[in-house]
Amino acid sequence: MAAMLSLSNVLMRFGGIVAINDFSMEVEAGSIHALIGPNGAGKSTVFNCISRIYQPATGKIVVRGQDVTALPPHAMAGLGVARTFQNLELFNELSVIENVMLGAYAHEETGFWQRLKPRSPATRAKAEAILEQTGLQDFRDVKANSLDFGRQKLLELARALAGSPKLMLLDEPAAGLRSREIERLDQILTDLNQRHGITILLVEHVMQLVMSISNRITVLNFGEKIAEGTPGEVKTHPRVIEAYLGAEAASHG
Ligand SMILES: Nc1ncnc2c1ncn2[C@@H]1O[C@H](COP(=O)(O)OP(=O)(O)OP(=O)(O)O)[C@@H](O)[C@H]1O
Repeated sequence: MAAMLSLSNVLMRFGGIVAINDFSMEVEAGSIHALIGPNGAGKSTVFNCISRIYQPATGKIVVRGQDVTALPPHAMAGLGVARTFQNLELFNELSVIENVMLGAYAHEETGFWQRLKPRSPATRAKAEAILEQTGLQDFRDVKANSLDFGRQKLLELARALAGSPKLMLLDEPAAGLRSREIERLDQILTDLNQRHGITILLVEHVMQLVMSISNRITVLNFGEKIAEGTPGEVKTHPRVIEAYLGAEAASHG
């Protein structure tokens, strides 16, 4: 299968800190791929390089066959790449469906006044379909800030879907969710992948979700790739076990 995304020999420094070092990975089109690793391993830095927020010192990033290494962040939506963030970035006072529709307008890069125009029936119909996909249809007219946290996370996902992405970069979609909410998220992501053909790259600490949905997992530690493979392969990899046990020992002082 073709690569949806590939990073080759990417190096990113912050002053004297090498955040990611000679990092390469490939995300196959149509797959769910997880990027995991202990705190500070470099996962967010990888996401920020892909989204073009950070400019790596060396290396190459290719999306759907196109070298994006020199492109600005706003060019990524046009290439079919959408991203969610660890911290929710919703319009709290607007309704759920307005938030999703604004996601579509953000993608189209329309001006401010354009965004205030009444929504076209096509935009509304698309937003309704996304609310169905994410299980938010019964909350369409509720203000974003009156949703519970789990549904606010789903709304963030729904907004990213409004740009009709081919590749979604999800930054800790399960953080702060309860077990039942994680199961629901698992079903939604599996459905987006299998029925709608969306390739997903996620950074996630919740192993219940990572092990259940990923076709492939890449493991980072101290900015370097230490393992890659199927969930079964990664779970039993000695360097992964060592990295996680080491991190746990450090956090217990
Ligand atoms: N903007 C920045 N300025 C300076 N150092 C940074 C910056 N962003 C990241 N770093 C450093 O780069 C390294 C990798 O950080 P990064 O946030 O990518 O890790 P992470 O794996 O996403 O961690 P977490 O799981 O805690 O979110 C860390 O040492 C971090 O302190």
